[in-house]
Parts: sequence; structure tokens; C-alpha cells
Amino acid sequence: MADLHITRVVTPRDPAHTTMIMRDMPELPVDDPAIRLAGLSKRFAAGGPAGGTLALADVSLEVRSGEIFGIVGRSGAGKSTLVRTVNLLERPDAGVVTVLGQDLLGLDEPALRAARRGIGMVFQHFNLHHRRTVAENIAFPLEIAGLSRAERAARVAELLPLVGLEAKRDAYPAQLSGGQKQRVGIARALASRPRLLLCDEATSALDPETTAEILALIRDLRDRLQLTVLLITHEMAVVKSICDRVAVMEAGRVIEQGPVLEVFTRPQQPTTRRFVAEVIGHGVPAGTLARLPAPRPGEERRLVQVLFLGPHSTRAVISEASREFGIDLDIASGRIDSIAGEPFGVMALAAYGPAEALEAAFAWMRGLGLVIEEIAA
Ligand SMILES: Nc1ncnc2c1ncn2[C@@H]1O[C@H](COP(=O)(O)OP(=O)(O)OP(=O)(O)O)[C@@H](O)[C@H]1O
Repeated sequence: MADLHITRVVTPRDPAHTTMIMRDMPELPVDDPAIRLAGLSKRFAAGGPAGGTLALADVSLEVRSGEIFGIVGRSGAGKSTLVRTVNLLERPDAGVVTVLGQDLLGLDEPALRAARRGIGMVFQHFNLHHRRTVAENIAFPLEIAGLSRAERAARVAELLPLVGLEAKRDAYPAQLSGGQKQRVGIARALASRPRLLLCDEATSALDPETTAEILALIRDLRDRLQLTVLLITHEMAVVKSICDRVAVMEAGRVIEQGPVLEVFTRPQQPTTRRFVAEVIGHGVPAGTLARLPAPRPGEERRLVQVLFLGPHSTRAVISEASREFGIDLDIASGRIDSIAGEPFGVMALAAYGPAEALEAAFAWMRGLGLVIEEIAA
């Protein structure tokens, strides 16, 4: 009797290219999580004071198959070290690294080399060979892997349109813009048909417009090729724009993690709050503040930032709160934004009334799911 194979169903948006690129991928079960890091620690002996630098301190996280997972943190938080443990460019002192179902620390060298072919990596400074053309840069990992000239050419021909670089096939890196260089870096990372893409500050050297284009490309490739993406960044705007879930790192530890919408709207740690404030923080312009009326005797004036998510009409909530609690609410400023594709409103309200009435109104609004935070006046 013939063997029965259950294969993954691929539903690409653009069947022409995607089917070609997926054609000879091993038909593996979908591994969930795609990456599992447990209890990772790493201390660097060199460069630090006595005892060295603890770059990773008991880090655990899981990246689900098919998601874009962001790791955000300030310089020196341990992000690069963490992402480099996923393909064992950096070996942890302790912990478990499971990638696509394989325990990487248990593999011998040949098996590890094979596993690494399933993991593509994109770098901040592109790391291109300046004397090689676009096509030759993309083909480089295939050359190392021993593919024939014809096989390499066929693969490059599949990859160029995926990253929108058909016209630049024979150009040299010096003839490319930063965004085009990163497209080459992405195509090269995809050359061995990985299922996992690691991005190490992939947009940090790019201007905002090019950053948006490259992030859109990464998301599109995730969808078309069913990739799992782990990206590290120091910019919360990157996380806000494409990540599904995020982990915040500080001093070698993951201090908070969760779905992006949740972390943005209910940050638990002071560091996370500061990151979130950089992107959606909503102060009141000094001029506006000066024009706000003073509270009447027996009343207080409180300034709060309110995040409106979901179905609530801001006007209805504001007018009902005013009516029910006998307070005045002035909109000092406001705008509509979106996180992970979900629209939300953020505004600064000046609230006037007796202290207890204000507290009761804020509690009522929180009960509706609004996120309310005091702003320093
Ligand atoms: N090879 C190394 N030798 C010694 N110390 C290192 C080494 N690599 C990293 N470190 C130290 O480990 C800590 C974490 O560094 P890491 O590069 O992982 O942080 P990061 O969050 O990626 O920051 P950045 O964005 O600046 O690279 C830092 O204190 C750094 O100086």
C-alpha cells in the first residue's frame, strides 16, 4: 500500500511565485511553538567588570508558528544576544533552545548546520558583499550550501520578484538605496527557504518611509510564505506597526510580554510605559494647558489620558459620565490611531468636579474597558 502523506495546505495570495518557492520545502507538521526559549542565561566574561556582563538572565519565551513576535528594549538590554541564541550564533550558558521542534543544543555540527538552513537572518547593516551583484549576494548562501550554478540561478529568479528587485539583478550594492539593500538582505535570508526569519534591527538604518515599506514587505512575506518572524528593535513604533506579540527586555530579562494591543493599552512595568508613551503618549500642549480654566472652589481639576478601544463612542461616554457623576469633561486634545490593525482613540481630558465624583467617574469609565491614566499637569 502506498504511504499516505498529510501535507500542509498552502494558500498563497500569489500562487505563481509562492508555489515555486515552497515547492521543495520539507512537509513538516506545523510546530507550535516555532521557537521555545526556556531559562536562557548568558554571561560575557570579556569587557565587563569582575564577573563580566550578564546579557541574558533566565529568559523564557515562546514564539508561535506564523506570528510576528517583537522583542523591544534599550541598547544593551540583551536583544541581540537573545536573537543570536535562536540559531546558536551565541551559545547560552544555561537553558533550552527549541526551534521548529528541534532541541538545538542537543545537535551535532552537521545537524546544526542543517537546522540553521531553516532559519534566515536579516541584519541592520545589510552585510552585503560589495563586489558582488544583487543576484550574486542573494545566491551566496546557496553557493556555500553547494547548489549548482543552474539551481542558484533558478532560485534567484524566484526571489527577485518576491522582494521587488527584478530590475536590479546586476546592480552592485553601492548603486542601491538603503531600502533596496535591505531587500537584497531579505532575499538572501530567504534563499534556503527558511520557515523562520530573524530580523536584528532590520529597519534601524532606514528612514521612516523606507522603514514602513520594509515592514510591509516582511509582513507580506510572512503571509505568502507562512513564515514565523522574530524581530528585535529599539523602536516601539516598529512593534506597533507589524508585531502580533511583543516581549520587553531590560538588563537581560524579559520584564513583560503579551499581545501587542494588550501591552500597549495596559503596560504593567514603568519601562514598558515609557516605551508605549513614545508612540502613543498624549500630553497636553503647554498653550492648551495654560488656557484650561482653574477649578471652582470645592472642586478639583484632573488631567487624564484616555484610550478608547472597541465599540464605545467617545462622545457618548463623555456626555454620560458628565451627566451621571455631575462633573465637567473637556477634551484638551485627541486623535485616532491603530495598533496591530485595531483602531483606537487616544485623548487628553481635563476633568472638573469634587474629588469623589471624579474618582467614581474614572472607575465607571475603566469598567467600560477604557484605559485611563493621570497626566502630570
Ligand atoms: N561578545 C560580547 N562580549 C562581551 N560583552 C558583550 C558581548 N556581546 C554583548 N555583550 C554585552 O551584553 C549586554 C547585552 O548586549 P546586546 O548586544 O545583546 O544588547 P542589545 O539589547 O542588542 O543592545 P544593542 O541594540 O546596543 O546591540 C551588553 O552589556 C553588552 O555590552
